Amino acid sequence: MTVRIGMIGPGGMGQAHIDRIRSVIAGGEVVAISDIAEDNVTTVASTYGVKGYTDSAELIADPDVDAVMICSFGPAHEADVIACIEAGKRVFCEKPMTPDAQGALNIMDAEQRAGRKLVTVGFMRRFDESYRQMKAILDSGEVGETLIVHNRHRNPTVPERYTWDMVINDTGIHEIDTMRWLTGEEIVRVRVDTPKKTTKRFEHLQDPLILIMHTESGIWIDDEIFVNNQHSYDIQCEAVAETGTIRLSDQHLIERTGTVGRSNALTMDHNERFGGAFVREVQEWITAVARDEHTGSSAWDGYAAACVCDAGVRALTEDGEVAVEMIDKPALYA
Ligand SMILES: NC(=O)C1=CN([C@@H]2O[C@H](COP(=O)(O)OP(=O)(O)OC[C@H]3O[C@@H](n4cnc5c(N)ncnc54)[C@H](O)[C@@H]3O)[C@@H](O)[C@H]2O)C=CC1
Ligand SMILES: O=C1[C@@H](O)[C@H](O)[C@@H](O)[C@H](O)[C@H]1O
Repeated sequence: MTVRIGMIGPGGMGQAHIDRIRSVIAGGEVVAISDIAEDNVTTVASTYGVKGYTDSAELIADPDVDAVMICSFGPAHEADVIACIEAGKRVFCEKPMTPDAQGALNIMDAEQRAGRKLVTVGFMRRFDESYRQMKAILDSGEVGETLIVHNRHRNPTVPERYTWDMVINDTGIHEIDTMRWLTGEEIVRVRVDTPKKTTKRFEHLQDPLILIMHTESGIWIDDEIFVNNQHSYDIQCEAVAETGTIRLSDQHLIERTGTVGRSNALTMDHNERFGGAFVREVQEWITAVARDEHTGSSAWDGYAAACVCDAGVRALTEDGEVAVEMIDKPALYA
């Protein structure tokens, strides 16, 4: 069976997913797109030869659409995810599922009414080979308990429409989810430290910032988030355990040595750095949809990350630590 996919919000991320589905992923076909930007509907629909809608409700209701991918802005996700659940269609939603916890609670309520998990959240780092190797060693117990994890999340630049809270709920959310997955623990309290700001970009951003997180058992996690570093997409992670330290290696494939020294290319964006992970996550989702099964991060994972984001956004405007508030896990997600 070929899964017929409707894509909502085919901008940068959405079109990269369409290209993957058309070139290297098996079992799926994008048959329709919708976007609030009419010019984008015209361009993307004609580029890929698919149906185009300006209203996502029409795309979700289209009988030729078996499942939906949502790649619009974070704040627009909630309404469309709930509409997919109510239509009984499986939905892959790019991160953040919702930028705040209330929106995520509304999605979980809709899923519980439907009585089954239909939502997969695009936390793609869980599919990255280097993070997976790191997790396998930590899980094996051979280096003892994890004590500290250091993260660095650096982007060359972000656009002006990137709002002040997105440093936490659009960028830092990657480490928030990855740390929950890597440690197998919830994050219970956070703090934000604010270094000197870069002059190279927008006044409305606290850039860089350091998000400090504590897990249930006391693992201490730091995350330097610097979204206008002017040079590269630079993702680093180092876990310090009782008898060993594991670090993602640099992400270049080769090093070149010559008369000017030793050098390597830098990755410049998420598609370059996490291309393999994106392919694995979307392939796994399409394969599961064809079997009418759920796979990947659930709405609970989207909710748990949003709760940490809410605390992080508060910590950005207040001094001191903020406790993460979460409901007990509903039975559907046990
Ligand atoms: N996993 C990752 O590393 C990445 C994930 N993302 C996520 O993907 C999503 C999209 O990001 P980008 O592609 O970078 O943004 P973008 O701005 O390139 O594309 C977003 C598209 O959604 C459309 N849109 C906005 N609101 C809409 C609505 N209510 N209904 C239909 N269309 C709507 C816009 O017109 C635009 O075409 C975001 O949730 C973002 O956080 C983005 C980049 C990397
Ligand atoms: O998800 C992503 C973007 O939405 C976000 O804005 C960037 O900061 C991240 O590096 C990228 O991976």
